[in-house]
Amino acid sequence: MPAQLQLPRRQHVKVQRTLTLAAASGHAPRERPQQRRPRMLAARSPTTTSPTTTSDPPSSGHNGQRVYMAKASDVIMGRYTVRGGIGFGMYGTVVRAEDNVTGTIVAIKVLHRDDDLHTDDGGEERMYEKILLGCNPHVTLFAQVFGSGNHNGFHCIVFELCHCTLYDVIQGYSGLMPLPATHIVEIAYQLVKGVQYLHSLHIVHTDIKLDNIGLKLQDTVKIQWLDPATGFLDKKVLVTSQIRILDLGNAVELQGRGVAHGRIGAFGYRAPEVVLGLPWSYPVDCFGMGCVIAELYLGHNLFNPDIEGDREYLAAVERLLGAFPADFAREVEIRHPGHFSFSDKASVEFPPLGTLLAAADYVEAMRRLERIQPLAALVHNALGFDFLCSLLCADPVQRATTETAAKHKYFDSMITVDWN
Ligand SMILES: Nc1ncnc2c1ncn2[C@@H]1O[C@H](COP(=O)(O)OP(=O)(O)OP(=O)(O)O)[C@@H](O)[C@H]1O
Repeated sequence: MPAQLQLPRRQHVKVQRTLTLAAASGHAPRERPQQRRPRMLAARSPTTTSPTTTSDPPSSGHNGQRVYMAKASDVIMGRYTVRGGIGFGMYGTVVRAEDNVTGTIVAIKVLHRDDDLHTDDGGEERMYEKILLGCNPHVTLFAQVFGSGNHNGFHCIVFELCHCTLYDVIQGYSGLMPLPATHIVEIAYQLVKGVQYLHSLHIVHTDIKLDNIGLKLQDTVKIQWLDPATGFLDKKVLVTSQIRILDLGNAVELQGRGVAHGRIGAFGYRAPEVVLGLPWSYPVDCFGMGCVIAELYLGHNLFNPDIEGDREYLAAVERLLGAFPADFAREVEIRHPGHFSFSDKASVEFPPLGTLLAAADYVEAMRRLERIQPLAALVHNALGFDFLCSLLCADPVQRATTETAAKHKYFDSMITVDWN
């Protein structure tokens, strides 16, 4: 009997996505319950081609048949031989497989067979088709879709393989941290240009996070890196910082007034307007990009994953990024009173009025908040800091758009070479 594959697991990232679309169409995320998402195990080796075995597959549990149980040497869609596990998400199991026709190694996302999650199989491929039809060179910033089909009743999408994601890099995979500043700028630029292209097609990704940004190649070179404390050290750096934006499964096409309502995004990347229950639009992706790029500088989550609840998250945003713009806070108060108090500036009401400060939950929460350093104290790169502040602006109207972000002076440091 074929061995079940060990898939990397993620823990503790809260995913909460429910969506009711006002003026949105296209492939809308399905309602799904709030739950903590499993986080990836210790760094995996993307070069491993022989599957490992485990007695505890990630897809087991109460609904074994609804989730694809990855098996060594399983042949998917009669063509792709499974060679290893890659990831496990809310919507699918991702495996590494060999194309028996071309010999290429690909990533296959096998969607969970869950009526509550998947009312629209094929949506991710349709989004990718739209991107292709846009006939823009930035299409290469998205993982290519080679095809799709059915395997034992599971809908499968065959993707170009990325060797790891930015999440793996931050977790210490291959000892690539700290990333050289030039690579962070290059990654940031590609991300902004990719999302700018999506927005030009009226598509909002809605789930920009480290896990959804792949690195095309994992090839590294060794350089001598100057550590001011200890002198020159051997350090591995990527040969190329080419990225691929992954997971268009939650992308939303906006129409009409260009706004949507509802819960989208992963905890720690979710824009304040979503948390506040306001209508949202393209700027949610810009906030997500700000979080991702900040994390590349910091080498860890921008927001403590232990933060509980929306109000604490808003208080964390305030502590990290500064006071919410007063006009924005006043508008929020008109629609949803009780979030902010006003003295010389707007402040998030945390704990909410009437709560006992001594309540154990709040004591813990206040401790967590006190430990948060302002972003200004964390990112020591003046242009980078200014760029991040423009993306992480709490007010979506004031937040940098992809157009303005792409023109920021932060990117002037990229060397443009005239190859002619
Ligand atoms: N083309 C790819 N190459 C390499 N790894 C990939 C690829 N596509 C996805 N992955 C990995 O598999 C994980 C799960 O994939 P994906 O995010 O598409 O699934 P999901 O079920 O939609 O997840 P989520 O819960 O984030 O919505 C990703 O976070 C990434 O680590």
